Amino acid sequence: MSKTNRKQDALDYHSQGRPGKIQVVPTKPTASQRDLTLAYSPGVAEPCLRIADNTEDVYKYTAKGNLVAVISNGTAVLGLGDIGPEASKPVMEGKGLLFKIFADIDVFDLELDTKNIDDFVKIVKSLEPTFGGVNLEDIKAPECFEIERRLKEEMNIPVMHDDQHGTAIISAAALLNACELQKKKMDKIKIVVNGAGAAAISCTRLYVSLGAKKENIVMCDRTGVIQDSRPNLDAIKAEFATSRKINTLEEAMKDSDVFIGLSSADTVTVEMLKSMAKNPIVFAMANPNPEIAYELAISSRKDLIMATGRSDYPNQVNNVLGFPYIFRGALDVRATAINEPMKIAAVRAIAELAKKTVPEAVNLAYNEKNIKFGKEYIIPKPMDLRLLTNVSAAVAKAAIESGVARKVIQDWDAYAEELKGRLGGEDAIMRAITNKAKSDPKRVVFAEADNYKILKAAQIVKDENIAIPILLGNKAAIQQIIEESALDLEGVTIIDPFLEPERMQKYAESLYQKRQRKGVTLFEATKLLRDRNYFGASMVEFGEADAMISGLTKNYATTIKPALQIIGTEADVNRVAGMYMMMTKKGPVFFGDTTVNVDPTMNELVDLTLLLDRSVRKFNITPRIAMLSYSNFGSNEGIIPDKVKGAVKILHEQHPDVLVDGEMQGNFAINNALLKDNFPFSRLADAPANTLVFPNLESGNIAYKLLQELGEAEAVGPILLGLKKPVHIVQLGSSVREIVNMVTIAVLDVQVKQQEATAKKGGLLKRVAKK
Ligand SMILES: NC(=O)C1=CN([C@@H]2O[C@H](COP(=O)(O)OP(=O)(O)OC[C@H]3O[C@@H](n4cnc5c(N)ncnc54)[C@H](OP(=O)(O)O)[C@@H]3O)[C@@H](O)[C@H]2O)C=CC1
Ligand SMILES: CC(=O)C(=O)O
Ligand SMILES: [Mg+2]
Repeated sequence: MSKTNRKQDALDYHSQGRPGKIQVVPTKPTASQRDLTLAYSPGVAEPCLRIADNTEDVYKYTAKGNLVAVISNGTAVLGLGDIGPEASKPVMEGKGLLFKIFADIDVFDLELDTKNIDDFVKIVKSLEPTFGGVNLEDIKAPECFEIERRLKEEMNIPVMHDDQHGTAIISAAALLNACELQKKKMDKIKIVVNGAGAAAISCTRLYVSLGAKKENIVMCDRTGVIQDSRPNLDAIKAEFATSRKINTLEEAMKDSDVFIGLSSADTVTVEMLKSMAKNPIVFAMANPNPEIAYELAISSRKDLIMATGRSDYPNQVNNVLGFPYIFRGALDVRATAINEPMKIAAVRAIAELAKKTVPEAVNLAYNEKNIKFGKEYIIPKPMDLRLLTNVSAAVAKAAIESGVARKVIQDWDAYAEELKGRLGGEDAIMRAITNKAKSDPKRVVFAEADNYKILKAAQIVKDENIAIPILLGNKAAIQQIIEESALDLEGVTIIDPFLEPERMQKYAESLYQKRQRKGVTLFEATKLLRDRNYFGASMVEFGEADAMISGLTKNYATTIKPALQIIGTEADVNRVAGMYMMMTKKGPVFFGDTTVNVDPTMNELVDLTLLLDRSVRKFNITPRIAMLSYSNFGSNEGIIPDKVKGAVKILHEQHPDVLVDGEMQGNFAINNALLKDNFPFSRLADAPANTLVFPNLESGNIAYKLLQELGEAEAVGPILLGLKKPVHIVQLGSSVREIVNMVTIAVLDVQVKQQEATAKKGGLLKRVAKK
């Protein structure tokens, strides 16, 4: 995709729907008159009076304890410089979004129109009653140092300038690990720091407190090497001024062990990297573009460890790994500050986490089979959910031990559980699946390519490298939509079945072979092939595409039929079913069957459950299956509860490895406290179900559609289960996002099927070899 298009996508992302990236959401019921009298006048007077009596009660009755102010004046926005407070707002909203998704912290972003230090300090100080903490962001040096120092002195809540300390903490953790891998000692390494601003100064200070020697450090700014002989040197830069007689970054780089870039893009050359000592460490952290491009750096020499601030390369050294978790820990013990012991605790926790075995979910999220501590994995990945539990707990502990906590945590196991509970994971699984898809994109044929939404989705999956789209339809019609909508699908294969007589003939003969005893003549098969759903499914069957997406413009039954006739069901299943992945606030919940089997018998219900069990596992999730009805374990009799009860019995007897129970009502499946209180014997009593099997299509279909329409969950699906090869059918009128999600699922489906086939082949070969 062209750069212009990518830029447009970023603009659309921010402007479409409700402008911006965040909103305020009430946390209490507001449905009735009673609710409103409690929420506002007169009820609200009661907490007001309590707080008036005891100020600390503000933490009990308001959101203060979980509310952080992200404050900037827009004077050093990323590496874009002084672009003003309004222009900094997207970044500050972005920080708010990251605080929320990674640590469940609520944020108000405040962009202040002042460069005056006194005014800035006065405004922020006056906000103390509102917030539990203050995250200063993108304020330029040297003003940021005084602003932060004064606010820390004068405020009784944690204040942290993220560009200074967040960056220092993460890069220090990365540096400790990189030194270990490159067999270098902190007290011996020669460090060149490019940049002498907020981030660079604080990072360097922290490296010194971790053992680096000031005499081994050379710092550069726009003028070049900061020498102690430089006239009018300010006190902060003077801290790292060198007595060495060198002037340029190029000279400084020669024989150095470590390069730290916190300046601006493209300030370092390949020659400079080549001149560094053996096994060098290069952290080019300027955003959005590093001091030297990743590819250029790694092509310069084999022995280097390279990191950037970007998410699209290995070793992302970015303060996103720190600020959410540091504030989480500080807020949870109501710390009055973020002090040195808390920062060091965060450094150690982050560094240690990188050495622990990486959970499968992280491998999945980053397209990798086996992420391991090493040159391309020196610090944890931002999507590693363990950051929250490990780093926040370490910071909270250090706050308690260093005496700045106003609340003590006694039960650390309970705290770890509380932290885990904060990870809603609504989007986490889709992010993980997308990354997995990207690791090995597959050819997906779009049967309805003469449609704008399909083409836009094709462009997105191509641009994101999720899939290699193949477009089916009239070339002129498709090209006209591409041009009119300024889409970029250059290089994408377009196939017009009517211009492919040989292929059409080949597919028709194959269809005829399969259907000749079901009343289909060769003439009829040829006629059927004019339907692009038949043509696309045949491409998949013949291995000319890996998966097919269709259904946007036709009803489900019409679209599924060609797939069933041409591709057929998996041998051991003989049944297809539709599953939805519902992205709820409590994590993903799988619903089945929602689209295919109208009124399954007891045995069919057993088959469907086994199919669901197998399919949920493909997402690296262990299914906990509740079989639903309007009855709980025999509390009501009737055709439906009896059928479900019978299916559960068969499953318990014949498939003890499947974690399933029922029959039960929907609320008992999801609310496991309720289940445990009333039916402690249930196999699901220790945790909520994540997979719901409905007794018939009606109930499954109604349930997911209501949930979706009421805005309680995003529905991803219907994921078609049981076909030999992946064909996925989007719902009539799906959105572009829904189509993209389905393509992503289709690619994952292909990958899993291919892995299963390889494993099966391996097993067979082994058996043959044994014989
Ligand atoms: N990866 C991460 O997590 C983070 C990355 N950063 C990045 O670090 C950079 C600096 O941010 P921050 O410290 O907040 O900003 P500041 O404005 O406080 O500091 C910028 C510093 O960079 C120096 N500089 C700019 N251009 C050059 C150049 N061509 N050669 C040498 N020095 C240069 C400036 O020199 P002078 O003093 O002469 O003006 C100044 O010292 C930005 O790109 C930012 O995106 C920041 C925080 C976190
Ligand atoms: C990451 C960050 O905070 C910055 O680049 O400014
Ligand atoms: Mg910043």
